[in-house]
Amino acid sequence: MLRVGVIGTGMIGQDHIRRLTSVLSGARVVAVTDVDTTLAAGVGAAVGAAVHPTGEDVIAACDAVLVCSWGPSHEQYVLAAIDAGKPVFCEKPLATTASACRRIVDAEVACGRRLVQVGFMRRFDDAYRKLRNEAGGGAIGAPLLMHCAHRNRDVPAYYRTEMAIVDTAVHEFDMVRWMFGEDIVAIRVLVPRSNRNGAGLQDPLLIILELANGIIVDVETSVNIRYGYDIRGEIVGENGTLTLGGPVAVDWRDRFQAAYDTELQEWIDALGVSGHPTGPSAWDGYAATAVCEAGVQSLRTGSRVEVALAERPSLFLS
Ligand SMILES: NC(=O)c1ccc[n+]([C@@H]2O[C@H](COP(=O)([O-])OP(=O)(O)OC[C@H]3O[C@@H](n4cnc5c(N)ncnc54)[C@H](O)[C@@H]3O)[C@@H](O)[C@H]2O)c1
Ligand SMILES: O[C@H]1[C@H](O)[C@@H](O)[C@H](O)[C@@H](O)[C@H]1O
Repeated sequence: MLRVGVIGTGMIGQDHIRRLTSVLSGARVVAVTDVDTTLAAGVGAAVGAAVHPTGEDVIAACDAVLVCSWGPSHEQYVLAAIDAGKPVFCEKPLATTASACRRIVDAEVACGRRLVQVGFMRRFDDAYRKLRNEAGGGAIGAPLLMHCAHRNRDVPAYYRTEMAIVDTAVHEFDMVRWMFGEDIVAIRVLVPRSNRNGAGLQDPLLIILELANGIIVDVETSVNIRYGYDIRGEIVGENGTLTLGGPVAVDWRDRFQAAYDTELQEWIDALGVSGHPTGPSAWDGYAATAVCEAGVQSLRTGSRVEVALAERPSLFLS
């Protein structure tokens, strides 16, 4: 039985604790922490997990770690887990800057084995997996374009315009790299007329991604669209199109519930088999954050911005 520690017991931390405790097999939650100590105490007591004062204490008390705290704290905890030689599943983003992600990549390379997985759950969603199999199987000839929409009914009061890139569209940045096996080489962010539900946000955004092999992807983010949580995708190929299935949902928990289950079950199973995660890597986390940085620059300047990645270490080549 894998003894899991959870750092950050907010929305997704609680959702993952629920699935580890009542849905999945092979793991149990033994340690939790949160800077909100009252929250951590309640969540820990409900599942019989020890409540620790710091993330580092949680890492010491478990076999593998889930980092579900706010993005700016991810680097510290992921580095501490690598330092302790423990597998760590980090919710997106891996870290909030490309240079912080590079420090994580470098630490993993120095350690010599894969320990980090990033929470890009779309790779585990049945509809996305079907789309990828069909596109990769040549059903529509060579893919040329992809249209994506990422619509949230609403967002919390602390949500800022850049978060449509770094918090929301970051899922599409990872998804298209995985879908087509190509890096994103340039990004341009366009700012349409604003939705008045957005209380001052620039919403929606229209993001144009250029892939290394010439495929172009457009991503609409609308984060105050009221009618529901709607994730769309359509690949245009030489001989036809493929459309992503999936219902309009209430929110991300509802739409991706099964994908989160599969993501963490496969993580538990991979650790049981080899001790190493097989899902999205620290390199994938770095590549997505590099696109986010370029996207924020494009939002500010209105220009097309190229994405420059470092050379990929051999640890991440397979
Ligand atoms: N994969 C997905 O679809 C998905 C969905 C939601 C959230 N997320 C990611 O998960 C993370 C958490 O998001 P959330 O919606 O649960 O937010 P949240 O605010 O509900 O929960 C985060 C919790 O982390 C705690 N925290 C913050 N800094 C901490 C620190 N340094 N040490 C310990 N605890 C700390 C907060 O007190 C809070 O309880 C974010 O990185 C977010 O982007 C991913
Ligand atoms: O943190 C959430 C989460 O990542 C969701 O999957 C996404 O749809 C939201 O826009 C984002 O705010």
